[in-house]
Amino acid sequence: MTDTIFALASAPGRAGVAVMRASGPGAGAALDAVAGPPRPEPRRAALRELKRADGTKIDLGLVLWFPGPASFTGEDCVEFHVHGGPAVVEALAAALTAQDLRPAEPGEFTRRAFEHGKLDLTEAEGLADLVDAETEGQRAQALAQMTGALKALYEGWRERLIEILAAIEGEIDFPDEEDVPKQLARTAGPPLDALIGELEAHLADDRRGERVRDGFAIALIGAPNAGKSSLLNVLAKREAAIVTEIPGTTRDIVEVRQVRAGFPVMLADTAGLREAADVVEAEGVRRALARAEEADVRLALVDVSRETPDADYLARLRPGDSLILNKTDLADAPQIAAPDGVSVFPISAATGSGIAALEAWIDATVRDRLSMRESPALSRARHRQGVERAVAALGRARDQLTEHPELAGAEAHAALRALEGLTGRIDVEDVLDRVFAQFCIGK
Ligand SMILES: Nc1nc2c(ncn2[C@@H]2O[C@H](COP(=O)(O)OP(=O)(O)OP(=O)(O)O)[C@@H](O)[C@H]2O)c(=O)[nH]1
Ligand SMILES: [K+]
Ligand SMILES: [Mg+2]
Repeated sequence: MTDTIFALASAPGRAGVAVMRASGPGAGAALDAVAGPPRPEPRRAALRELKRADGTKIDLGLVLWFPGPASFTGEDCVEFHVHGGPAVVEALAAALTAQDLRPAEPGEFTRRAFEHGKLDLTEAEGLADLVDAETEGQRAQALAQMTGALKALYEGWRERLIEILAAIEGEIDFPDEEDVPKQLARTAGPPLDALIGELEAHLADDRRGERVRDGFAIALIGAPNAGKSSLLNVLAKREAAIVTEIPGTTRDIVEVRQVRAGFPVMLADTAGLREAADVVEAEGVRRALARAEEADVRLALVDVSRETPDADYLARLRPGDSLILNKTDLADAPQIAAPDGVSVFPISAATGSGIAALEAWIDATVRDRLSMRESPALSRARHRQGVERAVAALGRARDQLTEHPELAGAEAHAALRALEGLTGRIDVEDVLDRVFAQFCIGK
């Protein structure tokens, strides 16, 4: 028989109210034992004295009864809303343990909901992301995913693939007079091409959804003393990095996490780029270049009182990056023909001149790159891998379609399995373990 589990659903510590939740076949009996009969109407709050088995009082609180299957987990569920002090919560937990309930594992409530078909795997992930959401953009993306946006997309693909498979297998099993290759090229070819196109478009989204979850990466790069750390501090509005007049001050990467335009952003200050004087600096330069390479946007700084950016330097920049002409309080900014798509900002990190325009550009860039589109974004590496596997198999199916329809059928089946793994339709135990282990306890 399934265990009955309980956990604190609200955050631990002192609070006005704490919510303890229980789920499983023994939830109703535990409610009766702690709150006394009669059991309240389903889904209606009732004020009760909560007591231990020996009759001593724990607290006065609200109780709710959610009989399965119309509950979050699909099982019988109970909620106790008690005064939010640690001693109350502990006494209630002890009383539930005495009723043979056990503490829940992280994500166990949601896992039970998944196992009872209340939500698919992408919706469960959306729920975890919603609980973790710290910015407006994360909240909106998580809510869309929790309410089935990705599920609808993946399920729609799955249904179309099943039709394609039926066409292929029908042709293999019951070839009619007309020759099989011609028939298949007509029936399965175009929908297969269309499906491949949509999966590819979903993958080619510039990792938008993953960035909304994990943060948009901006790297500050430039020669020693260009003013990278000074600019980082201005953007961070605090002394996050050490600033001195000695070239080569910054060696490690200094990261600052911020919210911009409702999205998480990771600003990285890096070591000045030059022929390194020692192994420590050399490692700093190596890290700076690696970070610049993997960042979503690079801000390249130049000290206009000392240098004019050369072609070699500008060649590091990609469309969408920016070139920042710093220390305009000391010298006039030179006229520069920036590469295509690279914005130029004359600033002074010392006086603050030009900073507002630069910040407006950063915010607009983040908003442009991460805002929600009509079609939902894949939000995790797990989704990317699944869609990549599916699209690769579909490509092979397309290649074999007319010459070897049996092989095409096998590849289409492999693609189907990949899509079904995304929504958790076919359960892969270790995938489920990994997904639900990321949840907090009580969810
Ligand atoms: N006048 C003036 N000085 C600046 C400006 N920005 C930075 N500085 C000065 O330039 C020197 C170097 O600044 P940093 O911010 O440490 O430069 P950095 O690029 O981080 O240098 P490294 O970490 O050594 O690569 C410091 O003395 C700053 O005070 C500016 O806009 N105007
Ligand atoms: K410096
Ligand atoms: Mg520095």
